[in-house]
Amino acid sequence: MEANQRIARISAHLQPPNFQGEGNSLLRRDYCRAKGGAPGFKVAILGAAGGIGQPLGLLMKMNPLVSVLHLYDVVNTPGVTADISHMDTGAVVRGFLGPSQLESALTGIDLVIIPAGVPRKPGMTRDDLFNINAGIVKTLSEGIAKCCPNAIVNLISNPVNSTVAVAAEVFKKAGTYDPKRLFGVTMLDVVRANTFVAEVLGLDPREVDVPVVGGHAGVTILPLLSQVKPPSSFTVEEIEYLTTRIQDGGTEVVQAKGGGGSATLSMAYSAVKFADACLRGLRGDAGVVECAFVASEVTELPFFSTKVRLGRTGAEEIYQLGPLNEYERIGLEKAKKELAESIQKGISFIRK
Ligand SMILES: NC(=O)c1ccc[n+]([C@@H]2O[C@H](COP(=O)([O-])OP(=O)(O)OC[C@H]3O[C@@H](n4cnc5c(N)ncnc54)[C@H](O)[C@@H]3O)[C@@H](O)[C@H]2O)c1
Ligand SMILES: O=C(O)C[C@H](O)C(=O)O
Repeated sequence: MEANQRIARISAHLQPPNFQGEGNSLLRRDYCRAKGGAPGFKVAILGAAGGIGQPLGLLMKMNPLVSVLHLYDVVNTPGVTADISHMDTGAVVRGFLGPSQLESALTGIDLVIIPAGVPRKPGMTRDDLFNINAGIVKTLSEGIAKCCPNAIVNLISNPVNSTVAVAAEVFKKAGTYDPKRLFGVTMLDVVRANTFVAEVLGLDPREVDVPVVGGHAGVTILPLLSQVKPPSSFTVEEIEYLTTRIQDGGTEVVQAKGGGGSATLSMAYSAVKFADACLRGLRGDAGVVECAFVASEVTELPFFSTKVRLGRTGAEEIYQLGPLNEYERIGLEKAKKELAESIQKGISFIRK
């Protein structure tokens, strides 16, 4: 081989081989014998180059239930894809950049995880993100309705209490809405609750299970401390401290990051915990139960977060709230009042 041919071949290698963008002269099949990854599910992350998206991509690449991982964003996916694709785990990684590649990113996908959108800065509420993020979620949901209408959707973009309604309305308009397949991810509230309650009780957080119901913002986040497992009792002061800390967990991180965004690492961990539960449900595992913000008849509201049993068709059973104490009943009324407005805001955004 001529020296210049060898150099051309080596420099071609320097381009990201798994990237689906224009100008990619190197295709995997030119150099690789592999036909693909292990059997498993096809997962897409929309917003994959962001603060949550990157560690989420890393962790999903490590998940043995994933055979194909699509990384979509409007910026920086070539680099993120090249980087993650070098991990020697089973999933095959492909990158997609910009709106022209959204449909390719979504075609054939079983589970879509959406952390696309702007995060809070100190002094902002999640609702302050609505104007930008509702538009992003609308566009991405239209893509899902067109390209993978049967996919399970895990929606992370804030304000979750409104963006889930936005996605549901887009799917209804497209005639593809399946309420069992759309989930607002509230897992981070459960993860925080388990951690903070374990600290108070002096237990390993992995042994603690705290149901957190309602929604994902301030007073709509309602930890049910009377239902903690293992059964535990708390003083009035402990209940006040824990409820406030769990409800303000997001703000605690936003303030600590001082303008550098909101929770990303604990969120990626939580997103993977929930996505893995969805995939185990899809696989047919029995007894997969997690809290999520779903279409629900548990209260008079159209969406509400409670424990949900995940199965082959998504949310197969939605659990009732169980017995609440007086403190939780008062909290529930406050949560429902704010949730009703947030949900309506999402519905009106599409029906306007
Ligand atoms: N549900 C939860 O518990 C929870 C927890 C933490 C953060 N969040 C929310 O998740 C979102 C993302 O947070 P982050 O810290 O990763 O933000 P980030 O700014 O670091 O990343 C967001 C990514 O979304 C991308 N993006 C923007 N518009 C897009 C579009 N139209 N299509 C695809 N990608 C697009 C950006 O390019 C960026 O890479 C925020 O709305 C945040 O409030 C939710
Ligand atoms: O607080 C935020 O804005 C991000 C997220 O919803 C969180 O709970 O950490």
